[in-house]
Amino acid sequence: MLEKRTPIPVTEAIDKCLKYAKYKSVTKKYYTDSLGDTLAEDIIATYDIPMFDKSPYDGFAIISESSEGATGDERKLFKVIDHIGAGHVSDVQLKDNEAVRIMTGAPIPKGADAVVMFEQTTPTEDGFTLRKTFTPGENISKQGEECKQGEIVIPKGTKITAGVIAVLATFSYEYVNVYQKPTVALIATGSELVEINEPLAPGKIRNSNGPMIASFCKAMDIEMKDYRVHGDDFDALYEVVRNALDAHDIVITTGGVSVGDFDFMPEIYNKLSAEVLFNKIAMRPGSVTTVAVSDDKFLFGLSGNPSACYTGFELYTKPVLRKMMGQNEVYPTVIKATLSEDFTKANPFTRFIRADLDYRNMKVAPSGFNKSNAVIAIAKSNSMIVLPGGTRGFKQGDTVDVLLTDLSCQDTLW
Ligand SMILES: Nc1nc2c(c(=O)[nH]1)N[C@H]1C(S)=C(S)[C@@H](COP(=O)(O)OP(=O)(O)OC[C@H]3O[C@@H](n4cnc5c(N)ncnc54)[C@H](O)[C@@H]3O)O[C@H]1N2
Ligand code: MOO
Ligand SMILES: [Mg+2]
Repeated sequence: MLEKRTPIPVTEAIDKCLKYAKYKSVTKKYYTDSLGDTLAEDIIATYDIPMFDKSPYDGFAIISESSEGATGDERKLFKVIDHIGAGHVSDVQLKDNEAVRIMTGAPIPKGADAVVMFEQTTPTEDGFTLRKTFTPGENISKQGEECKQGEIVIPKGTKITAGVIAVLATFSYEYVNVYQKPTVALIATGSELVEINEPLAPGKIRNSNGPMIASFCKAMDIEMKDYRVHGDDFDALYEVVRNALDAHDIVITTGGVSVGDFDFMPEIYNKLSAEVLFNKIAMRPGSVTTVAVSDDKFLFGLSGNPSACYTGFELYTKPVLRKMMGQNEVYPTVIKATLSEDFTKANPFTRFIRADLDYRNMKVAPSGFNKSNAVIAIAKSNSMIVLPGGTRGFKQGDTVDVLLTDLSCQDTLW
């Protein structure tokens, strides 16, 4: 008898996965080697920034009171008594109508409380004149105005980007605690599959899911073992999956999760005594995407159909990978955009359509032939249109949800 599967909503399926996703252990890395990792500690300001009151301009430091009443007709005269660039400290104590010639980044001399830009002055023999009143604090970057010593400036769980590296350098985090990334095993299942350089005999097709998922792992800098293609032989496939599960945190398979005579994954989960979190989701494509857990390990049974495989990876595998590597932001980003062509098909389940989002005009359209078995539309997409289940007849001009994806792997370059 055919097993009856009960579909669950997409959001419930994502949350079921995330509930089981555990952080990996923490390791220390040299800060420039941590690009793309996730912070396992809060980054704390080790001093105020700026560290001292400083000049944001090339100009003159003055006592603001000395400029009081200055106008175009009644210019105030200042005498320059010292000259400093960034990295140097003036030891003069300013008096009325005195100024220090000061460059951007240099500390404000004692007594001064304003900075006049060169452009606001007219030179004289030993100084300059100016034509407006300056207020106390004008043109001064105050100590601690960006952050104060002891403040958490970047919280734990943040992905380390070039900007975060700049902050690590600023506060001398030469070695930083990051989460270890999970390791992945990748198995493409199906007796029809041949690799890129093998002959395409009748009935055979190329394995495209394997290289696609491998590329995601590569972009994420995740240690991945590619077990390549395995035919539909239960015992052999069971052995490969079992060994892969012993050696890795996550086993990703593609194909063999539906109800076909050679779809062996359900029976393999059973024999492994893995807990199946779900095997049917109210979505298209990828409704048969199956996720199982065994101890702290995950088995992602992605569908064989390329668009379904891709959608399953984006919706379930990516958030789990993000959580396991300690990231705070794990859910996909969904925005609104305007549909630029009609989409009249019925959507019994939530439908995900590989799509081309025009960011400039916030218009979106399917990125080509969009059935579950399509491969080209994946390559041409930068997003997925999300149409709710139980609807039909979306028209050009309708506002729709759009899930942002990133096949260029900029986002996933962790
Ligand atoms: N009676 C039913 N039949 C099917 C159902 C169903 O509910 N009842 N679900 C359909 C849906 S939806 C999908 S999606 C597929 C899922 O199939 P599987 O995950 O079991 O995958 P396979 O049967 O192994 O392959 C499906 C399809 O994809 C091609 N494929 C497989 N691996 C790759 C690969 N690595 N690269 C490229 N293409 C691949 C394979 O040749 C098949 O054409 O089941 C429906 N059937
Ligand atoms: O749900 Mo399947 O993945 O559409 O073809
Ligand atoms: Mg099948």
